[in-house]
Amino acid sequence: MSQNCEELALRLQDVSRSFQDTLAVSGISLDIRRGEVVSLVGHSGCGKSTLLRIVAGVETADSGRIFLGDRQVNGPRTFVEPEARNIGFVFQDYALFPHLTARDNIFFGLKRLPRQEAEARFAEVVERVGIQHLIHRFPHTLSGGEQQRVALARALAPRPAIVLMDEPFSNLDQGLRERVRTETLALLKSLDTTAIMVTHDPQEALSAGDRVVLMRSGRIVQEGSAYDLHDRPNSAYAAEFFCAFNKVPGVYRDGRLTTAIGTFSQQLDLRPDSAATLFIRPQSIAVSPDDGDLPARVEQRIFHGEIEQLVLRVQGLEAPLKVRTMERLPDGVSDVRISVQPDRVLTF
Ligand SMILES: Nc1ncnc2c1ncn2[C@@H]1O[C@H](COP(=O)(O)OP(=O)(O)OP(=O)(O)O)[C@@H](O)[C@H]1O
Repeated sequence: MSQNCEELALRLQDVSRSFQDTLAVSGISLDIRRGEVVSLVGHSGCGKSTLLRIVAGVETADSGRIFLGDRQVNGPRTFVEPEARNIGFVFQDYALFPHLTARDNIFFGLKRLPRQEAEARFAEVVERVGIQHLIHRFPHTLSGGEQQRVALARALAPRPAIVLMDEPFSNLDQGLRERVRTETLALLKSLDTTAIMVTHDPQEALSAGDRVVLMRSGRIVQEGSAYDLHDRPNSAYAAEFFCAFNKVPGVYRDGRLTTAIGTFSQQLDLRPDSAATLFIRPQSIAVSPDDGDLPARVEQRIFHGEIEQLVLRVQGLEAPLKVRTMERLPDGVSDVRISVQPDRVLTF
């Protein structure tokens, strides 16, 4: 492999896997650098778990090659068993052995090491994950967040080349989930661990990791930083995965898209008079009782505290516009004015 590959923890080359008629993973190529944390995101059934299982070696690929560091673990006539891949796994249900204490769960992955070294690794990981007080407890006596930390400690203790996490926070309730996620990511970063985290939650994917990989029907739709995927989606699918856009139909000609709510400068590779759709984020529409480009009628208001969600009717538009605003509108107001920020719209 080339020099540049020395920096790679994982390389997938054209990996595919079918189940009967379902192409679960289709020609996936992906490089992950050492120390990088990647969120693999997509709707249910898009192939995330299958890809993770192929990397772990508990599922086989039909074709393609996989390298862990510079070692090929999957390819024509090559298959390295899961135990020999040096991979850590954190499952959605944590998969702790119920008859073993937290301590013995963590020691399970250290069995092959000499006693003294195993003890030292155990002490180190327990301290880093902050679970000294839990080590003699059995899994059923631990809260979800505590079980998650024990599972993470078990996965990290053997110092794996890469940690694979399949929906690791989805069993935790909202508040706890955010805290455990932030702590886990900080820990992975401080240990310079390479990790892939699978999630179906768009917000979680954006807030976790160095890179986001969006999958659909077994393929990668787009990969890049969270800002790339959210702010510069490469397709309507990617845009809508991360934001509930308002979609306004329009007609394109000479660098301008004309819609019922105005004309917007857009450079599109389309023939004159082609139909195109303007994508507007709910937070990119300014609302005011008396100041703005267009009149709108308030159909619904849902107050969320910091922001208010509005549903507005605008003449000429079939679908109402959804707006998220921090503006405090007077009680009972039914007629407002709106302005769309032209530099914040997307077109597909
Ligand atoms: N062992 C199997 N036998 C048959 N079909 C399978 C098998 N495993 C996965 N599939 C199919 O492959 C596709 C991808 O499944 P996969 O579990 O990888 O998706 P996913 O993105 O992880 O979904 P989820 O978020 O629901 O876990 C789905 O259509 C699924 O039904």
